[in-house]
Amino acid sequence: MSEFLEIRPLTKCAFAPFGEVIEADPASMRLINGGTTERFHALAAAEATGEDARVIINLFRGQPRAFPYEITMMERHPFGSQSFSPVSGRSFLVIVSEDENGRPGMPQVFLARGDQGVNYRRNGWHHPLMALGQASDFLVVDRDGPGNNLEEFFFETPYIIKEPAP
Ligand SMILES: NC(=O)N[C@@H](O)C(=O)O
Ligand code: NI
Repeated sequence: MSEFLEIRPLTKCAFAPFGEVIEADPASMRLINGGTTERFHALAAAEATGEDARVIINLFRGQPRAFPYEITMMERHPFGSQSFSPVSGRSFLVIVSEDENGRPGMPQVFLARGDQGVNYRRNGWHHPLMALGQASDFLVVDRDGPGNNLEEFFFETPYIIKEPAP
């Protein structure tokens, strides 16, 4: 029997076990450029490990997911972090799990606002990009280089998410 998962608002505190929230946090703000620019400094750090690894910047155009949605799998990237920052200004879903002896635990679902991004720390279980409503672009910073940087796990029984409230 599939289990329905609740959707919680994305906050720095709730997401802390999984990585960082990329948002205009006043605590990180420095005025630069003669006071004309607010720099929200070092919100997250990209990680790329392994010989000849490099951090790359990508654009992902995600198609919207249909609901109710079955979470059948999770993935992780053993050699690097991966961040998603919306450039279309739309909300999206962030789905992560704690690691339980090499497999993902029960997924936790967060609704990110259109002005929030996330940085999944290296080797953290997450679901592939979950755009909402219409095709949405995301700036993605992650790792390129030799080796297989993708590990997938498929659940015996999928979890289900209902349509997020607008
Ligand atoms: N495969 C890929 O580049 N994207 C996934 O890692 C994802 O998290 O969306
Ligand atoms: Ni990924």
